[in-house]
Amino acid sequence: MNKTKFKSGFVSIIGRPNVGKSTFINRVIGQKIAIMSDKPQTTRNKIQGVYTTENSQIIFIDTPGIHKPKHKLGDFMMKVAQNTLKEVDLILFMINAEEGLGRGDEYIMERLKETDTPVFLVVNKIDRVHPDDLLPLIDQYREKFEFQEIVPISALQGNNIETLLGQIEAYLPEGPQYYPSDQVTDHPERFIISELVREKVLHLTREEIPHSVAVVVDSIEKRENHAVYIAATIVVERNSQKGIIIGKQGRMLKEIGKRARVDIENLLGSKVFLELWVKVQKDWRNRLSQLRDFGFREDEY
Ligand SMILES: Nc1nc2c(ncn2[C@@H]2O[C@H](COP(=O)(O)OP(=O)(O)OP(=O)(O)O)[C@@H](O)[C@H]2O)c(=O)[nH]1
Repeated sequence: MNKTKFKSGFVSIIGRPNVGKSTFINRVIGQKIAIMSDKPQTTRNKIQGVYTTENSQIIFIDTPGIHKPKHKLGDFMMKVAQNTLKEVDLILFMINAEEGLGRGDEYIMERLKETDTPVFLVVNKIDRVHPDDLLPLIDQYREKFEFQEIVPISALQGNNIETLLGQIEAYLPEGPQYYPSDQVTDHPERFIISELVREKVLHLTREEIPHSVAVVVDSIEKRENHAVYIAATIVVERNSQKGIIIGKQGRMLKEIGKRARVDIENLLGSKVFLELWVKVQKDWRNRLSQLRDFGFREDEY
């Protein structure tokens, strides 16, 4: 039999905060690996999702939202995003069909002009707009940038995802299978666990806790009864935030722990005991050395 040559490559997803990048990755990979939240800027690290078929392997890189930096963490995110764009085989520029072209998108397209990497325009959340409004919207973007392909999708409902994957595959170079077929992410469990806890904090506290909250997994221990014991610390900037996270008689922290534990049990496939602590560390976002402590490492990029 004449076997087609295997294709593989790295694909970076960029877009304004909240356009649905994590939802898309999770939909494709079918497992909860990228944090999802309706608060902007929750994705801070490079998260890889690996999608393998018989003929190809796509390695997704979920870059932090590109935006004008306001503090050191913002600076750092920008640098990571821009370096990533030059190294990948393809860029998916994801937009929110409902919001339309804004200054944030224009800023990103300016950055995209600085690379030679091919770019697809992925129009997400089409379930939220009338089909008649789609073409005029797309035209606005096409006037500003030359996209290799334009693909409307709904990451949430799963529309057109297969088409997009097929088009991505067509753009990948011939290459090796970098990861085993059953591997969906190369991030250590520790990172995924901390993101799952962070997601619960953001969801449950709504507007009260800013995205600057960090979660550090202090220990993961597998004991003889096969249960996994995890201790993690939620790091906030102010005492008032600590109070909110702990809640009345510790109820909020308990709820955060309960929900995170369910997700972590699904992830690890074993019983989990999760112990959560809350710590105040003032102004941590502006201290790069501390960012490094929290696992943000510039030299990896
Ligand atoms: N209606 C609709 N909502 C969507 C779709 N895709 C994502 N969302 C919602 O949009 C919100 C943001 O989605 P995320 O996947 O967290 O967005 P993100 O781009 O990863 O956000 P950051 O991590 O902040 O950069 C969530 O509430 C999603 O449920 C879609 O296709 N349709």
